Amino acid sequence: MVKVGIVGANGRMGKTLIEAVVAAEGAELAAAVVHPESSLVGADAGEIAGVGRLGVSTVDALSKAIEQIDVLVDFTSIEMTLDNIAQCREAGKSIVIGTTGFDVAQKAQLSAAALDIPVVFAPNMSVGVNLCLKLLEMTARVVGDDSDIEIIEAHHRHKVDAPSGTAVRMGEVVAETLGRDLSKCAVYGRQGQEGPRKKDTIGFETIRAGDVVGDHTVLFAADGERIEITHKASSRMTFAKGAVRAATWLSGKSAGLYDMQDVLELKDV
Ligand SMILES: NC(=O)C1=CN([C@@H]2O[C@H](COP(=O)(O)OP(=O)(O)OC[C@H]3O[C@@H](n4cnc5c(N)ncnc54)[C@H](OP(=O)(O)O)[C@@H]3O)[C@@H](O)[C@H]2O)C=CC1
Ligand SMILES: O=C(O)C1=N[C@H](C(=O)O)C[C@H](O)C1
Repeated sequence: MVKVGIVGANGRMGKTLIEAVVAAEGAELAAAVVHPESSLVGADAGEIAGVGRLGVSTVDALSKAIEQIDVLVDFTSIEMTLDNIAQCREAGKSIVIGTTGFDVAQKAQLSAAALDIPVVFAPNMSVGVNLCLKLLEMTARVVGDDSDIEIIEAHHRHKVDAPSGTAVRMGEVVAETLGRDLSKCAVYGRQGQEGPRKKDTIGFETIRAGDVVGDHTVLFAADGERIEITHKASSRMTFAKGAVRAATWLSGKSAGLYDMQDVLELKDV
């Protein structure tokens, strides 16, 4: 049994992750951490997640529970994740990171920690999105240079980062396949007298509304035809199941930076 710790246990993903760990074979909830100012410090993790009493009381700091776990699952915030990965590195624990919005320097911190501990880091843990990344690679190779490429994403009103980590990863996959540098060819939103579309750009459009779990479309628009590759998540459980799968997959792995393409064995497909 892999002993899983969950940080941000009262968050949207934290609660779903508790539910997913309880349902998983080969994993058990060993610790749950909430914000130190939360009124839920000391509460039963199962009751927070609505799955009944589990006998795991939440603690207010990872340092109080880290020795009890094999792997930490972290869907929190940039600041919290960077702090948590440093603690996992120190304690020699594995970590699955779902948090999004890191800049280049912050991603370098994650890579540095992965020199010492096994890390799965992916902006989207669903099987469907990771399959779409493969479809995008193939589509970009065949029609990418003849198409205008636009990435449109929609998420719930609470999301703090934009574009979504998934949209950025989709852009990176397309750009890498076409030999372009995303930092130079990305265009984020458009307004006013922008003039005609510039060739070889990759556009990003962001929608924040209601309770949308997560929709992504990549549009390849050529003269005479359009291809749209769309993924729509209708439940956070799809991300949580992927994260728990990653947590058990990490068992016995050596230090390194892995992603969901590794976990799902999609790298060579
Ligand atoms: N990779 C993937 O498949 C997916 C990734 N995500 C990403 O996961 C992250 C979390 O999303 P979501 O669950 O919706 O967000 P929530 O805001 O619902 O949850 C975040 C949790 O982290 C806690 N937290 C954040 N910062 C701190 C801190 N400094 N100290 C202590 N606790 C902290 C929050 O505690 P409190 O609220 O008490 O402050 C909360 O419990 C986002 O980056 C999102 O983009 C989301 C879904 C899928
Ligand atoms: O914040 C969210 O909710 C989600 N975030 C991830 C992202 O930024 O790509 C993944 C998913 O779409 C939900």
